[in-house]
Amino acid sequence: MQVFGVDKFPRMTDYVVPSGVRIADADRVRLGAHLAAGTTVMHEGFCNFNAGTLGTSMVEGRIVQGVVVGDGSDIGGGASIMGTLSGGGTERVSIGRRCLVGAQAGVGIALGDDCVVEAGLYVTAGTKVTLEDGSVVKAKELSGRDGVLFIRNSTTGVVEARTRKGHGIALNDALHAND
Ligand SMILES: CC(C)(COP(=O)(O)OP(=O)(O)OC[C@H]1O[C@@H](n2cnc3c(N)ncnc32)[C@H](O)[C@@H]1OP(=O)(O)O)[C@@H](O)C(=O)NCCC(=O)NCCSC(=O)CCC(=O)O
Repeated sequence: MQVFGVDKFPRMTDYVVPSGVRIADADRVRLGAHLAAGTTVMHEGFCNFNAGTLGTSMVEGRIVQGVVVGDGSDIGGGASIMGTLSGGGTERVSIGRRCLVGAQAGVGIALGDDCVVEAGLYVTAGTKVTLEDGSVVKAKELSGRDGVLFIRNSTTGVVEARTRKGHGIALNDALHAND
């Protein structure tokens, strides 16, 4: 006998496989997740119940309970999205359209459309962020703002929010042809 898990939620794929979706490791998606057509969840990706994607997405990081990821966004390898179920977090996190959460990055605020979080940078709600005019705000004050690049300046260590022009990232069409 093999026991694959002892949990309150079974794997989603034991009950439903949405069309147009690729899931590399079925254990990583719990029943109650919503994966829109065009979503690919790679081995390191994860999607909890009451969470998911609204369109084409590459998911190599973790989409936690309560988080919605907009069309065209890429959750990079090992990326973390902060939840509110445990740990005391109260900030509602969502990811807009055409965003990139870099590999090993983390997000504790809502991202608007066309945002990028640099690989390895964890933007928590309270992270002090320096804007282009030199002012400093808590990251949660930028919640939902479109077209922001969050980056840790590697020469100063300061977390900066820089304005990004135009549309954000483009996903690889070949990777998302899941039908
Ligand atoms: C922050 C960005 C977006 C920046 O990239 P860009 O292409 O826009 O800019 P760039 O050309 O690299 O850099 C423009 C200029 O800024 C400088 N520059 C770049 N980053 C800097 C930093 N942190 N501090 C100070 N300067 C910096 C560059 O040297 C360059 O300088 P000059 O102008 O002087 O030349 C990137 O570094 C990044 O983090 N991308 C995330 C990619 C990612 O993680 N994808 C997920 C794939 S998932 C995956 O791969 C799986 C991995 C896994 O499973 O673990």
